[in-house]
Amino acid sequence: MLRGYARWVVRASAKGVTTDASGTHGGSDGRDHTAYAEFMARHHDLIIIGTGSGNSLITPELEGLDIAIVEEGTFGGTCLNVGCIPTKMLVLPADRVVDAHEAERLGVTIGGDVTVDWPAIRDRIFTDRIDLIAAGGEDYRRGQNFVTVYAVRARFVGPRRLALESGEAITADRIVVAAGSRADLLDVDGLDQADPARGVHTSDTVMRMDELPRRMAIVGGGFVACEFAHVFSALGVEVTQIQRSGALLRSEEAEISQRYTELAHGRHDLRLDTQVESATRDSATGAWTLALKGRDGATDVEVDTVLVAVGRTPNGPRLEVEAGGIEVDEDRVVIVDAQQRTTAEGVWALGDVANPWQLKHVANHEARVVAHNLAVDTGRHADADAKPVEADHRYVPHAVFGHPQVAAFGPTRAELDAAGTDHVSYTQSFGDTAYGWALEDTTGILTIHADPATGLILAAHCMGPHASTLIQPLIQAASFGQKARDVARGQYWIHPALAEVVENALLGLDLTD
Ligand SMILES: Cc1cc2nc3c(=O)[nH]c(=O)nc-3n(C[C@H](O)[C@H](O)[C@H](O)COP(=O)(O)OP(=O)(O)OC[C@H]3O[C@@H](n4cnc5c(N)ncnc54)[C@H](O)[C@@H]3O)c2cc1C
Ligand SMILES: NC(=O)c1ccc[n+]([C@@H]2O[C@H](COP(=O)([O-])OP(=O)(O)OC[C@H]3O[C@@H](n4cnc5c(N)ncnc54)[C@H](O)[C@@H]3O)[C@@H](O)[C@H]2O)c1
Repeated sequence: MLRGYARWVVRASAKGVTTDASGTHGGSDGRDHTAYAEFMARHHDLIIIGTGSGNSLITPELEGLDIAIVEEGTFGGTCLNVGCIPTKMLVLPADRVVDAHEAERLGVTIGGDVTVDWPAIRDRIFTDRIDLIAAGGEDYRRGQNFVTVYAVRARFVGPRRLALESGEAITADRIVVAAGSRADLLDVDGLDQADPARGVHTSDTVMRMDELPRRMAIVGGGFVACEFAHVFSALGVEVTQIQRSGALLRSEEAEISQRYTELAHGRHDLRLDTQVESATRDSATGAWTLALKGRDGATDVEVDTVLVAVGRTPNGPRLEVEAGGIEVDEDRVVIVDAQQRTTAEGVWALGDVANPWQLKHVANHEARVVAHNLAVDTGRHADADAKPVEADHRYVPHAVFGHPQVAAFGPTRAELDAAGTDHVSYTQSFGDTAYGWALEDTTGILTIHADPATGLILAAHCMGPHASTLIQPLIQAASFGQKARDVARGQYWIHPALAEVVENALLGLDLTD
């Protein structure tokens, strides 16, 4: 009854008060209708907050529900617009530059200097591909008569009740929070907010720079910082990477973190155990002087551009989820159960806002779980007996597309030791396999940890060419409970392919079973 009334009020008010997705607000009579609109909420069957992984929730089974999608930024979210996809499209040309420089080692001389056309690279990524996909995705949703797109920021003001920045209010029977995370900045004057016009970037803006700077400081030593340090140093920028702790990619297997750090030292200026104390901009030249404090005492570095890449914060608190009865943990991650249900009735959450991994394949998996569970909950699942499903976070892998690539899943040796987990380990060098000879590889390694009694694979940690692909059969083996020996000897391994690194590592494990 209330629902019908709310819908009627909105239809009636639509003539005078904005109720669509345009982001404008206020009535045609010039009065502020915010309070009125907040009281007279438009009701939907389902509201999805965030169009990254949230957009994929609208499966055919949910079509026909009255669905609202709320998005304050660019349609398609982080991965498409400013994350996985454009970064990897940038890594490829960077890899090509490194390959060209390393070709000489293989007896190939590529004539002349290797040159880089930054606008061409950037426009191939964004103008020719990403921006078209984002716009097409939004048009598609706007064209579906059962979907309402609100292109504004939302915040919770009560259980399953949102206030929109436009002044409107919306409510729903069910809500999915898929609001992602955002880049952290530094607690240093000048670097406490992104300011691309003055050369201060996060990953959100750095890929769209007008031109490549001559000198760039990259603050951080995690995934984002390492991938961009590879990209920009390969493309010819003088990179200074400033890392607070003593190694890059510190959460990786210790040997990989250490090797990666040594290799990075050889490629660009790397300052470890170092913090930015202050940042000063010369208004005449636009150059930044960063005062650093670290291992080498106090030093200054002068750069044209600063990229801050020191982690990402989930967007739950900014969405004021607690007003909707949705609890967050001490890391500000929305608390969900195995079915991705939050602590509020009728509210699910997924992706960066609700898990500690902040990875797209995890968000995608959770979106599939939520889509299924919504279909069951709304009675729309094709199988009337279908039950809710749970997310599987047992073997979450990741890859860092730096140079070389790093890929891993499962605990490190130190974590296994700390937990007292019985394990055997074997490390296979790429260089000791036939394809490793072809690659003239001297740094690639794959370490596998396995349970000696059961022969099951516990973890794998890899650094080297194609690490992100190479590790996949091990993720598969762990996920399906296949034993190391069976995987090694129960199938052919193409000779002399790089996958023999995996075969040899499996055979090297000292297993009782
Ligand atoms: C530079 C970079 C590279 C990456 N590379 C990889 C990679 O190679 N592989 C990988 O697996 N992962 C990668 N990631 C991580 C990956 O992009 C994220 O894990 C993934 O995109 C998260 O998806 P999501 O759906 O949870 O959130 P998002 O895609 O961020 O979607 C959330 C959406 O919600 C919107 N929103 C937030 N708050 C509100 C609000 N209050 N009102 C309305 N709308 C709101 C946001 O505008 C956003 O569009 C990378 C991330 C970055 C930054
Ligand atoms: N290939 C991928 O899958 C990929 C790529 C990019 C990002 N991501 C996701 O995005 C998330 C965020 O990435 P990120 O690299 O920003 O965060 P991160 O948490 O991986 O790394 C943050 C880094 O910044 C350093 N740091 C923190 N404060 C600092 C300071 N004041 N000065 C100097 N260094 C400081 C930390 O020591 C750490 O090395 C990742 O956790 C990842 O899940 C994934």
